[in-house]
Amino acid sequence: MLTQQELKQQAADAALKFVEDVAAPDTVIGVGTGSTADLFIDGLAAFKGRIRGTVASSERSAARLAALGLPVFDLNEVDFMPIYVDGADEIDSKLQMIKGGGGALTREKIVASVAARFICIADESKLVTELGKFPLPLEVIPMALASVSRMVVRLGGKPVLREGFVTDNGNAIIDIHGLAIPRAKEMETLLNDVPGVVTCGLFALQGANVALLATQDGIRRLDSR
Ligand SMILES: O=C[C@H](O)[C@H](O)[C@H](O)COP(=O)(O)O
Repeated sequence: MLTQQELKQQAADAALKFVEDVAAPDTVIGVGTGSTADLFIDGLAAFKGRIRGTVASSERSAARLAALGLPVFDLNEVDFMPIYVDGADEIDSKLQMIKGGGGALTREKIVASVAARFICIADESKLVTELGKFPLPLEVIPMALASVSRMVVRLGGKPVLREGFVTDNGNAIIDIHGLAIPRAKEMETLLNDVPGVVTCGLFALQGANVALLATQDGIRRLDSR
């Protein structure tokens, strides 16, 4: 029986095969954030010298990449990335996701938007039939915490401030508990339109292109249709 850590490692290793396919002196790889992304970063070290470098979705990932000697570029210096590799807190069969458990959702969404393909790596426990059991993170500008919280209550969710947490962009995180999300794209648009919300952790309008889900029997690959 493989542990969750071993499953995450298996998913990270599977994503490295995608790096192998695109590795070239001018290739820049988009890199996500979280415990699964950390394992991917560690494996990416083997590509040092074979790729131009990386763009990171958080200060935490940037520091890990730099410590391994991998060049980390500012996104403004990069206009194309063949792949962005990141984990998820939940993913459904349409490859729509909830992300932001680590608070990096905004930068993740930005970096992913520049990449040609989003490769999601996770263990199979992240696969759900309907998104919403995992509390949905919102990155919120601090002056709007009360007004955004009232809006969340009107939508039927319970807003919980992530105490003491500050995002890489200097903002706060509100986690929405108990929100049913039958239509993720509509919910993403609605929440992103609330004044003071920088972005919500739904990645539905632009979901993953490929999911590499580690199971006890090997990698289960899902492709977007
Ligand atoms: O902000 C964090 C990210 O969205 C992560 O990708 C997500 O929380 C999954 O992290 P992990 O791989 O640690 O489960």
